[in-house]
This record gives sequence, C-alpha cells and structure tokens, in this order.
Amino acid sequence: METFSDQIPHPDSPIEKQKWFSDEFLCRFRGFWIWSPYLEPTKKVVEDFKPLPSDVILASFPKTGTTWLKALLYSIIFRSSKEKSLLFNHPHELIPSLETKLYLEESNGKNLEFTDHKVRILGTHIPYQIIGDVLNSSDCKIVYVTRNPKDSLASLWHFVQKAKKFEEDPWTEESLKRPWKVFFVTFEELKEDGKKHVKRLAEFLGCPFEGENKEEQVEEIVKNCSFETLSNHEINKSSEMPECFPLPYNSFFRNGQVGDYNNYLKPEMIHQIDAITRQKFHASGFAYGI
Ligand SMILES: Nc1ncnc2c1ncn2[C@@H]1O[C@H](COP(=O)(O)OS(=O)(=O)O)[C@@H](OP(=O)(O)O)[C@H]1O
Repeated sequence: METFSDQIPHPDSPIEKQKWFSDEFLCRFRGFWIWSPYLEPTKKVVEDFKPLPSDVILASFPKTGTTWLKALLYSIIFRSSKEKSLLFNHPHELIPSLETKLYLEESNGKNLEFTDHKVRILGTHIPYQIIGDVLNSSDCKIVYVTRNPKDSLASLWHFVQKAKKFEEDPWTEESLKRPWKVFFVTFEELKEDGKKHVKRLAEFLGCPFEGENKEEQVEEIVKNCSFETLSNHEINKSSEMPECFPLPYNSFFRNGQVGDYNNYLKPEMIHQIDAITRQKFHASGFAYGI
C-alpha cells in the first residue's frame, strides 16, 4: 500500500514545492500551499466532486476547531437517530475529510464512496478560492470555523512561515452575503458560549431544537463534544497510528484553549502575525481578536 510520502511529486515535476516538516513537502496549487499527499485528491475534488443539495460541508483551515465542529455537527444532525451512539468514535472517522477520503480510497484502489446517511457531512481544508465554485454548484450548506491565527500557530507551529502566503478569507465574506448557505463561527465564540452557537447551528442546518427539554438537549451536546469529554474517550487517547493514516488519534487533542499562544510566541511574532491578520481580514470587515 502507498504511504503519504509515496505521493510526493517526482523531484523533476514542474510543481513548485517547499519543504515542510520532517520529510514532508508542500506543493503550490492555484496560489495555495497544499500538503503533497493532498495535491492529487484536491485536484480530483475540483474536477469530479458533485455536492448534493443535502450535503453539509465543514470548511476550515487546519488547527482551527475542525475536530470539535465535526463532533458537534454529527451530534446535532444525528441526535435522534441510532448513529448517535457512534460519537465514541474519533470525529475524523465519523466525518471524513473530502481530500483524506479520496487519498485513502485511491491508495486502496477504490473510488470515492460515501455511507448512505441521509445527510452527508464532509470536511475539507481546501481554500474557498479553489473549492468555492464546486460548492456553489449545488444548494449544499457550508459551515466554516476559524480561530485566532496565533492559537492556530501554537497548535501548528509552522503557521508563521506560511502565513505570509495566505490569501484573504472569502468564507467570512460569503457568510455575510449568503447566511443561509455559509454558517460562520469562531473557535473563541464556541468556547465563550457553546450553547448559543449550537442552537444557531441547528437552525442553520434546518433541524432546530424543539420541545420542552430543548435546553437539556443542547447542554448534552455541548458537554458530549467538549474537549474534556472527547479527549477522554479511549479511542481519542490512543497514540497508536490508525492503519493508512499517519496521525495518532490523540494528536487532535492538545489542550483546546484560547490564548495559549502567549505561552509560545515572542512579542515580535505576535506583532507580526497581527499585522498580517489585519491586512488579510481587512476586506471582509472581520478583525480577528486584535
Ligand atoms: N472539543 C474540543 N474543544 C476545544 N478544542 C478542541 C476540541 N477538540 C479539539 N480541539 C482543539 O482543536 C485543535 C485542533 O484543531 P483541528 O481539529 O482543526 O485540527 S485538524 O485540522 O483537524 O488537524 C487543537 O488545539 P490546541 O489544543 O490548541 O492544539 C485541539 O486541542
């Protein structure tokens, strides 16, 4: 079976590459740096993926709250069905990422296949500039989570070197233009008032909480998807590398705090990232916690 490293483009290939961590490379595609194993799946998503109107797509930059939102979306959408009990699985197994799924299935010689859930929930880290047209070709709903880049950096330490290469953040603007299609939430908002945003999210998804015990239902979901609960599930504590997937399950749970960057970044770095963030988010009118 192929490994992630086998997918690195041949050194003679014309694709612009940059060394990332360890033996890993980033490849430039349509102006963005994509982790090399995801390059081909990303191209395939752009060419072949046909979202259904009933699909829910979770869009995010890495380390912004993807795992948390996967657990929340799953819990909200399947709260009344038998799938509810599956929450004890790792959120990335419950909700595959589009490009990871393609990668794994391609390396196993399979085609893109999905479970027969009524609602398909899929994650993606592909930027709006690349995947926007595909997602706009159907009435699928999009949930977008973002996070203070300084905390994402503390989570993904390499962020600062790549940050200058990021483009503006059109997901934010899209959520303002078409709030029925793109739901926007930040990691910090979820931390501050999880119940409020879980209710908003359920309404956006067309499955609002109802009945006398609706507050209890919301509270249960917030608690079941909290960092403390998820990170204590046996499977999520495991540092075993799952077959075909190069990341241990527990690598998605570090401490889940807001402002942890203060323990890692020097004032000059904070200043530098704030300046980039101000510039990049300026057009959308979204000032990130500065
Ligand atoms: N339930 C819950 N609540 C709060 N925080 C959580 C939760 N689940 C994961 N995390 C924290 O999210 C960070 C990982 O981000 P992602 O899930 O986007 O990573 S990935 O893109 O899927 O690799 C990473 O943040 P840091 O702790 O700052 O590294 C995780 O700890």
